[in-house]
Amino acid sequence: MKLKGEVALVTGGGAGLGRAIVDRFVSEGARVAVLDRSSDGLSALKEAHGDAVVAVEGDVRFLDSHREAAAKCVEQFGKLDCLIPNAGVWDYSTALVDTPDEVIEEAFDEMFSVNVKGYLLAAKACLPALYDSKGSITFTVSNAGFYPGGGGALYTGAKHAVVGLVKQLAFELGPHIRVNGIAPGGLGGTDLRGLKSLNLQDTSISTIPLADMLAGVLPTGRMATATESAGAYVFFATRADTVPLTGSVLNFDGGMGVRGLDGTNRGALLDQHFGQK
Ligand SMILES: NC(=O)c1ccc[n+]([C@@H]2O[C@H](COP(=O)([O-])OP(=O)(O)OC[C@H]3O[C@@H](n4cnc5c(N)ncnc54)[C@H](O)[C@@H]3O)[C@@H](O)[C@H]2O)c1
Repeated sequence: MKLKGEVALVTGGGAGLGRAIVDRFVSEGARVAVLDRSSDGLSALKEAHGDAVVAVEGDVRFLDSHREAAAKCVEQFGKLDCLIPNAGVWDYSTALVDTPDEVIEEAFDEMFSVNVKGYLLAAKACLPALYDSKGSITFTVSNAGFYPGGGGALYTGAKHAVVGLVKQLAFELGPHIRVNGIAPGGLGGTDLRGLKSLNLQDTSISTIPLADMLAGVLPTGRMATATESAGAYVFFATRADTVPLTGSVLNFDGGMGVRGLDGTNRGALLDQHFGQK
């Protein structure tokens, strides 16, 4: 058990990657508070984990939701060691030219209020508890925090802004609080939704053949699942092994940044040389 006695707070822990992080943290001995807007997602969590989880229903766009989550976490578990701002929405790679004039201002505000403001407010509300515990923050970024094409301009812009938050807050909060990010690539087993302002709120990423799209271009040969991506968060939450770790973002995306010009999996050459034994 790598996180015995540790306490985390995860936003968006009711589904997808956030849920996988909660499941893994609990199995590693942590207790976890979760802020999510989905009452169904929170009920499922309570059913699975009982008293190891505190569920807070709220919207990450509002400071009061984060204050309530931080307060309930400390009230129930006595402290907060690790904050994981993670709740997010996608723009389904909507191109700028396809974004209607009538909704672009609202779409920008919606994207940045969930994916950026929701992260900043989480950090703000948790500062006192994280200061007390000498804790850490691990933001969920995305391949879109580094490369184009993982979203449209709204999502890519927002995820690049999160990389800025990691750097600025690591600078501002040290030596008391360590601040880092993890940038997953496309993930299996999530339900990422679109912007309401683009009428994509009921569209789920699970309807897109992401695994097929990524299999031919990733050096790892396949997309990872949310469950397979949770271990990086465990490592970032450990204390003994992360003493020098702050201000960094881990590319945890199957090698998207080293896939080359034609996207071909060059490891096939190894099969030719060494595969027939
Ligand atoms: N799914 C992917 O392929 C992928 C890839 C890279 C990065 N990410 C990032 O991972 C994070 C989690 O995404 P996911 O795919 O697990 O999505 P998901 O939709 O499966 O889970 C997100 C959770 O956040 C909650 N949520 C959304 N908006 C909220 C709000 N305003 N207030 C409170 N809760 C809210 C939802 O109810 C849901 O439970 C996001 O930041 C996303 O950008 C996802």
